[in-house]
Amino acid sequence: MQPILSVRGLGVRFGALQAVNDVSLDAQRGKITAIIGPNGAGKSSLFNLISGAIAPSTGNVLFEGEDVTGASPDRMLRAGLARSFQITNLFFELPVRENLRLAAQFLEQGQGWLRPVGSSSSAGARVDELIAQFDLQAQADALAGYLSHGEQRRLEIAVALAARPRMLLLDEPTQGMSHADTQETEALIRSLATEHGLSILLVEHDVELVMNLSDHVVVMHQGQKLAEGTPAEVRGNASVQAAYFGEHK
Ligand SMILES: Nc1ncnc2c1ncn2[C@@H]1O[C@H](COP(=O)(O)OP(=O)(O)OP(=O)(O)O)[C@@H](O)[C@H]1O
Repeated sequence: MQPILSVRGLGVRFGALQAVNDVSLDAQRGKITAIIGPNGAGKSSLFNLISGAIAPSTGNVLFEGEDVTGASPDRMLRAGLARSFQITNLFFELPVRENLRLAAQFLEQGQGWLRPVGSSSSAGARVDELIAQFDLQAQADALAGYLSHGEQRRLEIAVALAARPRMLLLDEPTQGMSHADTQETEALIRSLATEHGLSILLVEHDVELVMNLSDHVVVMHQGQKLAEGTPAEVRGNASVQAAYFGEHK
């Protein structure tokens, strides 16, 4: 099957440091692909290259065959690729509902943000759908800034999905979460792929979470792709154990 996302020969250099070196990987449609690796392996840099936050020195990123290397968040979203950073897409001084409405109106408006809030009924329907799907009914009229950390992370994912992307890039979706919130987020991410057919690429520190959740795991080490495969294949790989599990367990 044709991958939904293909990364080819991606690399970036920060001064003398080759933070990401000639990395290629594919993410399959409707599957969960995870990038893991020890501290400093280049995971965040690779994620930033894929999501367009930093421009690569080499290589390219193809989404459904379209070259989106270094594209702006707007262009990526219009192509069907959304990204969720760590609570950076929220307006803390606006209610949950308005955060979702602004995001849902994105595709309907020429330039995104200029139409008055509340002027689109299809965006309103999408907002109601997201509030139910993400279990935010009780918080719908609260200011986003007053939500708990776990609720903010959930809202952040809902905001990323408001424009109905086909793929979601997630940067450490459970960072800073309690055990209970982590488990809820794990179930949520799984259901987005299995029930809603969303393709997901995530960077995550929590190895157990990745092993439980992912269909395909890419292991980074010293800026390069060290191994990839199913969670079981990666777990059984001797060089992965030496480079990664050896350092952490
Ligand atoms: N903007 C930057 N300028 C200079 N060096 C950078 C920059 N971003 C990252 N680096 C360096 O690149 C290397 C890879 O960092 P990166 O954050 O991508 O790794 P990581 O695997 O995400 O690490 P961690 O798990 O600790 O977050 C590190 O040595 C880091 O110090």
